Formats: sequence, structure tokens, C-alpha cells
Amino acid sequence: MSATKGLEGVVAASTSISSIIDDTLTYVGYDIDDLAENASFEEVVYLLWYRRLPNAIELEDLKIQLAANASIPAAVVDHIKSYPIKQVHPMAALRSAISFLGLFDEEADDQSEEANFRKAIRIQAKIPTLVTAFSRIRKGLEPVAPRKDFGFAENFLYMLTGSEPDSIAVEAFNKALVLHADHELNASTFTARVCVATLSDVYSGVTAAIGALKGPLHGGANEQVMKMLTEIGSVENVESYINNKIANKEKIMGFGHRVYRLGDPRAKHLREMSEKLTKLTGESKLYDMSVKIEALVTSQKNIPPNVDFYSASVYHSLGIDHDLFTPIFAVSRVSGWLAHILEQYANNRLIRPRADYVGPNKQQYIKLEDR
Ligand SMILES: CC(=O)SCCNC(=O)CCNC(=O)[C@H](O)C(C)(C)COP(=O)(O)OP(=O)(O)OC[C@H]1O[C@@H](n2cnc3c(N)ncnc32)[C@H](O)[C@@H]1OP(=O)(O)O
Ligand SMILES: O=C([O-])CC(=O)C(=O)O
Repeated sequence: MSATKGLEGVVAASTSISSIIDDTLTYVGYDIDDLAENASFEEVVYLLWYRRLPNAIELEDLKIQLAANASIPAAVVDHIKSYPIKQVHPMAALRSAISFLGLFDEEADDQSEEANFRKAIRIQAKIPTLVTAFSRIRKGLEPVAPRKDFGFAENFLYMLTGSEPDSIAVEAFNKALVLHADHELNASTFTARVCVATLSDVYSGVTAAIGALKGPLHGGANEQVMKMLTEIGSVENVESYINNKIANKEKIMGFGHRVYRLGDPRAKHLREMSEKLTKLTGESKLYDMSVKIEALVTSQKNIPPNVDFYSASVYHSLGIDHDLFTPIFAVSRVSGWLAHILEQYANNRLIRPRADYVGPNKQQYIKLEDR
């Protein structure tokens, strides 16, 4: 038995949710380019969960359900207030808060399909409220209650700032949510599936997935990209900074992908958004720096940017705190995690691969006093 490092190329599940074939990403067979241009995030959630686009009544119903379930128990707000707020990363806070939230769900351990769909709605609806509540509490502000008349993207931005967002921000944020919603068997989705394949509950699956998304080789990369842009500081500094990284064989965050070889199809949408939004906020320097970094990394390493690279300057332009970039990824990706969790339950088998043992053999136990 020999191991495939990082399970590269291993097909570990069948799915009808999303696919990456020849560098093209589809959700249920719809090209991501089509969805990014045309779909609302709520339509995408419906598509991922029910494998078809909703009609107007079904979409309205989903929106009503999301709005109706967006509030979180007061005990969860108090729990967040008890965190060591100055030192805690928002992804760690979200991981804890979602787990704590599960304690209040009376159906947490009801494994029926109907109960699992109801939990999916509740989790999808409440995740934005958790992230924005944390963000406000650490600034010494009270959380803002979700509005029933706002769509998902609008509500998130509203709860974050307490003011009604403009239509450009809502449109951009909606597109970012659509682009991040699902991605075949990425690390966090695989984590969720492994967890629930033991027939553990939905909250455990989502909590585990948040833990996997947090890492800088996965969802955590978007925050690291912004850190890099901040460190570089100017277009003039880009060349020496990047050349130095390449010379030292250091990874450049926001570049590379396990599956895409020619490039991540989501990156061009975020690049366009970054150009537009950074111009509007008078910070086109960030876009110019990003374009220069992309030119250097692709020409010297032939490694194209992934979804995380331009999303950093997009979220920055929307006025979002840099350490909230990955929680925002979770706010969108939870739709995919939940779709995969439901798909796993529907056709379950324990996920339990083998390991190639490379340790010592035939050792003899030596008593403690003799060691
Ligand atoms: C939403 C997402 O999760 S998208 C990915 C977000 N993560 C990042 O942006 C972090 C930076 N990127 C990376 O670390 C990697 O490209 C990953 C983790 C995304 C994919 O990793 P893998 O498929 O395991 O590729 P691996 O790390 O083995 O890289 C293959 C080669 O390309 C190089 N490489 C890959 N990515 C980068 C990068 N970002 N910068 C510089 N070199 C890179 C590696 O150094 C390696 O070179 P070598 O063969 O000379 O040693
Ligand atoms: O698929 C992956 O490995 C990572 C990724 O791009 C995503 O999760 O969106």
C-alpha cells in the first residue's frame, strides 16, 4: 500500500452538486460564469440543495424562510460577549458560536431528512447574524437585528454596519457569495462529509468544516492576501517583494490550486469587481498592485490566481475588516457544505481510508523504570 500525498487525484465521492471538468466550474451543470452574471445567492442556495433553479414562488418562500430564521438566541449573543474578544480570530469565534448555537436546536439530533433540511435553513440563515454580531461586539457595539425585508447579501452588509448598503455594494457582495458557494470536494467540504458519514449531526459537520476552511492553504488565504497587499504598500514595491518571495521559495497567497491548472474561472469575476470597486473608493492602487503581482507570478512561476486573490481587494473596498474575509467565505460556503452533508446522508457509507504505515516494527515494550 502506498499513499497518494494529499489525496491528489483521488476520487473520494460521487456528487450531483458541483463539478470541475477541464478547468470549468459548474453548479448542477450551470456554468459559474452564467450564475455569477445572473443569479442571486438565494437562487444558488436553492439550486445546490434541490438541484434545480427555483420558480418565483419557491424563491420567495426560501427568502421568507431565511429572513424568518435569521435571529439568534440571546444566550448565543451573551456567549459571544464572553469570548476573549481582543485576541480571538473571527473564524475561531464562528467555529465556537456555531457549535454553541447547535445546543439550542431542538432538532439537532433528529436525523430525518425533513429535520435536516430545516436545520440547513436555520444554519444558513443564522451564520451571517453570528459573524456580524461578533464583529460589532468586539467594537463595543450592540448587534444589529436582521431585517425581514432585505435579501441575504443586503442583510449581511446591513447587520455589519447598521446602515442600509448601497446597490453597488449589494450587487458586488451577492456576486462574491455566488462565486464562493460550492466547489466540489475541497478540503472543508470533504471534512464536513467525513464528519457526517459517521452519522454525526449537521452542526458537527458544519463546525468541522469551519475548522478546515480557517487554514491559510484554504479559505484563510484571502485574509493573507490582504496582509501581503498591506505589507507591499505600493505598486513600486511589488517587484522586489514578489521576486524575494520567489527566490526564497515562499508561497504567494492567493495563487495556485490543486485542481485548476490553467486558472480558476472565478478569479476573472473578482478581478473585474476589484477594478470597479477600488476605483470607486479611490484605492485603485490595490487593484494595480494586484495586477502587477499576477503578472509577475504567472510569468515567473506559471501559477495563476485563485478565488482568494482578488476577493481580498473586493472585500476591502466594501469596507470589511480584513479578518472577516474568511468568515464571509464561510457565510457563502455553508450553502455548499449543507448540500454535501444532505447528499452524504442520502447515500451514506462511513468514510474510512487506509494509511501506509512507515513507522518502526517489532518493538519490545521496555518498563518505565528501565527507560
Ligand atoms: C479557496 C481555496 O482554498 S483556493 C487555495 C487558497 N490557498 C492559497 O492561495 C495558498 C497558496 N497556494 C498553495 O499553497 C497551493 O497552491 C495550494 C494549497 C492551493 C494547492 O497545493 P498543492 O496542490 O498541494 O500544490 P503544491 O503546494 O504541492 O505546489 C506545487 C508546486 O507549485 C508551487 N506553488 C503552488 N502554489 C504556490 C504559490 N501560491 N506560490 C508559490 N509557489 C506555489 C509549490 O511550491 C510547488 O512547487 P515545487 O513543485 O517546486 O515544490
Ligand atoms: O477546491 C479547492 O481545493 C479549494 C477551492 O478553490 C475552494 O474551496 O473554493
